[in-house]
Amino acid sequence: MTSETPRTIRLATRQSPLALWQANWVSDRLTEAGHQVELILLTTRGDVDQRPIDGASAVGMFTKGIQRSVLAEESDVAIHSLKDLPTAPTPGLTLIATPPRAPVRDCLISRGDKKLDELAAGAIVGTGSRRREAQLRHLRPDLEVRSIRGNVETRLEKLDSGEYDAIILAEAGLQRLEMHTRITESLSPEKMLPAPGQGSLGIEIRTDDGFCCTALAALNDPDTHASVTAERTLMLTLEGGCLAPIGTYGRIVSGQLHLDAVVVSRDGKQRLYTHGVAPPEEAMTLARQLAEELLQQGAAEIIQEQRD
Ligand SMILES: NCc1[nH]cc(CCC(=O)O)c1CC(=O)O
Repeated sequence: MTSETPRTIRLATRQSPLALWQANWVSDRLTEAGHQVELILLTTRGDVDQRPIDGASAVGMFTKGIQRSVLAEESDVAIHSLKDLPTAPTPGLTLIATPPRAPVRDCLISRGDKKLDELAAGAIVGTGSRRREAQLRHLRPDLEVRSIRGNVETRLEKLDSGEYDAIILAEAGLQRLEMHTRITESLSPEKMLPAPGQGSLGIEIRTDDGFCCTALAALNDPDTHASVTAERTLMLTLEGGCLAPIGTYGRIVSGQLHLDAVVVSRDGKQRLYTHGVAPPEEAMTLARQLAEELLQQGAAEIIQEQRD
């Protein structure tokens, strides 16, 4: 079969409602373009293992199983939430497209509709992310941060059952699942910087698959691509990994790429911040510059502290 022979494109996805929404979105775009599409539903280690996300074993826990299926040619396209996809490249696969981004922010969902500033001292806030934990502690050291796992629906159920007073989630997931009415407060980037790639999809294909390269490249959004390239390069340069307390937000304003980044100690006491602007085609250079600035401010010690 030559690379240009039309064939059914097999999309590999997890089965959470959010993952299925994302896979169906890709499927609809390909179908509109005249392609035949089939969904391959997979279960990853991250779906099965409900222990708190911790340590090196968590890297790629939602994405490796999907990638393996594509590499084994049991499917053709891996569809991820980009923020779950490790920044280090995977041999044999190419990140071919990052489609238009959903809202990038994190948000607070609380019982009794209390904003972050209004939560009582000692209120229990659920998050599984060290990035969110650190930034939360920086803003409100008097709150009690507790681990939470499970997909978006499960976390909302745990909030509603009274196990937590509030939780923090990505706005993107809530919007896609049409649950954005649950949002109590959208957290501005000044309060909380999102994870690299948050709100974006990451679409991977086999590097040598010319047919899928053409079909899927059409779904790429250049502004999103420049923004997330900067965010992921910053993360990679800081050797952060998905557990690092690093928040970063790239966006295009009047044709220029703006990039913000923080590194925050787990107790929230130290917060290193930097910001820069460059043309979008210099996304990687800008990201490396900002990473360098954070390292000069002492980022390596804070990131190392998290690994211990
Ligand atoms: N596995 C966590 C995860 N991965 C992607 C999203 C939300 C969608 C996104 O940020 O793209 C979530 C849930 C959350 O953080 O609330």
